[in-house]
Amino acid sequence: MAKPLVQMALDSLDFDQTVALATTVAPHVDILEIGTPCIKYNGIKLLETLRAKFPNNKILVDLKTMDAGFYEAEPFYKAGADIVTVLGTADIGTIKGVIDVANKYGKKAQVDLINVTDKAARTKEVAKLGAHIIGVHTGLDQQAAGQTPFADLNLVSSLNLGVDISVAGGVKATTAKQVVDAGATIVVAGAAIYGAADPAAAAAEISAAAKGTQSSGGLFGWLKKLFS
Ligand SMILES: O=C([C@H](O)CO)[C@H](O)[C@H](O)COP(=O)(O)O
Repeated sequence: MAKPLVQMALDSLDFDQTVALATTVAPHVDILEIGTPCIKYNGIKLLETLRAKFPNNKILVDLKTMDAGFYEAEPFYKAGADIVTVLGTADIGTIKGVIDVANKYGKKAQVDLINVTDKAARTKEVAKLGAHIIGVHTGLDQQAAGQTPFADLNLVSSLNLGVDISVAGGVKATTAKQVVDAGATIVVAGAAIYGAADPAAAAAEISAAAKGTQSSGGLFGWLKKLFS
């Protein structure tokens, strides 16, 4: 089985801070995600900048599209996005639009299950439509209310639909392996990386945990072990 991919969610609003954080973290992750607040605030120029600076990382633009799927997503695929997200609560025509435009550019569409009531039914429906990735997602506001993505992950994973499953919602080094064991093929971490004292070390630690590779964690890991 292929190793899972690790994705870092860039959720700052500040353009330069986002580029600086991406520079620090890019060597340790597979996918750079431009988070929803970040892309809304900074626009497509940020995608163009990251695309030019990070040719070896995939880039996900978290548009969370709710209408006009093809029309809204197309410029982002054109500008180099590898994955664009569409809301699972959107009209099926909107979801199909993003899948169609992803296919037009040889890229991927991710359907985000945030706030979808019948997650099993919608997952089956969009998988049949050709969705490339299902996003199991406990949003920041839901996390603040104490929710986690694990039950939803088990549900989606148990459907065995053969599509990639991305998991986001407070994932950290201590839970990265748990989400992979439960069926995630893409592990997303935002706050656990950008909120760490050493984001590069935190990203490396999460990657090692998700992929099951050995990592001393460098100086950060050594200090952590010493004081734990
Ligand atoms: O998608 C996200 C959120 O809805 C804001 O757009 C976050 O990027 C995602 O939840 C990952 O961040 P963490 O939950 O902090 O790991």
